[in-house]
Order: sequence, then structure tokens, then C-alpha cells
Amino acid sequence: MLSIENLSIQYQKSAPVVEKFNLDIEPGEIVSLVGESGSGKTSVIRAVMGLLPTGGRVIQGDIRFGGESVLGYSKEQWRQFRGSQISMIFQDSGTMINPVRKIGSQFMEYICQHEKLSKKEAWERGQLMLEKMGLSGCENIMDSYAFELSGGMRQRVGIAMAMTFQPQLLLADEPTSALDATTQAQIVSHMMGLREEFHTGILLVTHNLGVAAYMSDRIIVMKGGRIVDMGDRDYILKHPSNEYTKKLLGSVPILEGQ
Ligand SMILES: Nc1ncnc2c1ncn2[C@@H]1O[C@H](COP(=O)(O)OP(=O)(O)OP(=O)(O)O)[C@@H](O)[C@H]1O
Repeated sequence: MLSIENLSIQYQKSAPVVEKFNLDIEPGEIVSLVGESGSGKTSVIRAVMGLLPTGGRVIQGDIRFGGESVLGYSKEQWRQFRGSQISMIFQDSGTMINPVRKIGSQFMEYICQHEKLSKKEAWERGQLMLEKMGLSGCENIMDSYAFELSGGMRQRVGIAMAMTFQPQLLLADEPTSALDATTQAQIVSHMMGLREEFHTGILLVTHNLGVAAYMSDRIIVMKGGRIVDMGDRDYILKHPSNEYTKKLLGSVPILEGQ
């Protein structure tokens, strides 16, 4: 489904921050990127989403989705691609929700940008997606501002929006790190549910090896812009042979809750 080949990324004229990164993700597969701060994890998923910050660019390699290179996409192609085939959630979905507009009107507008539906139909679709994320009182949530919701609720709203068009791949950048342990567990379980329900693949960036262990089929360890280790979660967590992976495991509390 997603194939990243020999990807290198640079900001301005600095040395590359990601070098020769390779990864294939199959439909329904969950892969985590772990590694110390600054190792290039976020840059990889932002490149896949076509959302590198100003000054950032792919200097080598290719990113293919369904066999097609996305790097040459026009603005319109990116607009179509994002949301319908690939979607992203962030550390705090509140930051991508406009604080001065109610959730419902933003959700409705987002749906109408992608699909020709009446406002009423789009509103109902939005509300249904919130219900699917296990939120209660969805009518009230549609009528609320982001600041009126808890972090966990905002995160579920973010996932609901990201999943509206049932993308094949969800990119998640630290989706639980701003949440308390109980809410983290709920969000993790909802993300796992996406694979059951929609067969969604997930590429997850996390500092939390507990979350990576619980969710992932495969874990990739990055350091200084390069992959230093990768394997299925049992290999990484129980029998790592790589010294850096061992150090990383030793320095992070492993499981929080389940
Ligand atoms: N907008 C930017 N301009 C210049 N350099 C940047 C920019 N964004 C990231 N970098 C640099 O790129 C490198 C990789 O950053 P990136 O955010 O991808 O790493 P990360 O592993 O996701 O880190 P973290 O876990 O702290 O989010 C870092 O050295 C960072 O300083």
C-alpha cells in the first residue's frame, strides 16, 4: 500500500535530517516509529502527508501509494489524496480545530469539501462518526467549541474527522502523549478498533514504547535520521540485539496500564 524508498529529507541547507529511509506498509498493518527526540520520525510522516514545514523538502527517494508516486502531486491531487486515502492525527487534535468555530460547522465544511452532500447530510455524517468513536452526547459536541471539550474528547473528534472517508492509512503523530494514562488506553483501543472496522493501516510516531508494544505489528527504531533497528514487536521488546534499542528500552518506562 505505502512504499517509502530511500527517502532523504533536508531543512533549508542543513545536513539531511532523514537519510535513506525505507518502509513498506501493507493494508491493515500497524507500524510504529520510535526513537529519541529529533531522530526524524515526524519528518517522515509529514513527508508522506505532503506537509513538511516551510524549508523542508525531500531531496532523494520516492513515496508511493498504491504504486503511484505522490511526490509530484499537484495541490488538487494532494487535496483529493488527503482525507480520502490517507489521513493524519496529531498530538492534540485541538490545535487543528479552529478555536472560534463550533465543531459541527467545521466538521460539516470538511465533509462538504470532499463529497457532494447537502449541509444536513454532512452534519449527520459528522455526528455519526463521533458516535462511532464512542462519544456520547454527540449533538452537544457538534454544538461545542474545542476548548469546551477534554483532551481525550478532542482527540476522538480528530480521529472521527480523520476517519470520515475511511482512508486506507492513518498517520498518527504522538496521538496519546498529551493524555492521561486512562484516556491514552481508550484512544489506543479506538485506534485498534479502526483496523477491525475499516481495515485501516496505521503509521504511528510515539515516544511511548508501551503504546508501540500494544498496538504495533512492527516497530522501527530511528536515530539521527536513520533506521537503526526494525522488527516485529517481540523482537524489539523482548529480544533486541541492537545496542541502541536496548538502551532505548532501558530508558523508558515500558507499560502504562494495559
Ligand atoms: N521546520 C524545521 N526547520 C528546520 N529544522 C527542522 C524543522 N522541523 C524539524 N527540524 C529538524 O529535523 C530534525 C528531525 O526532527 P523531527 O521533528 O522529524 O524528529 P522527531 O524524531 O519527530 O522528534 P520529536 O520526537 O522531538 O518530535 C531535528 O533535528 C529538527 O531540529
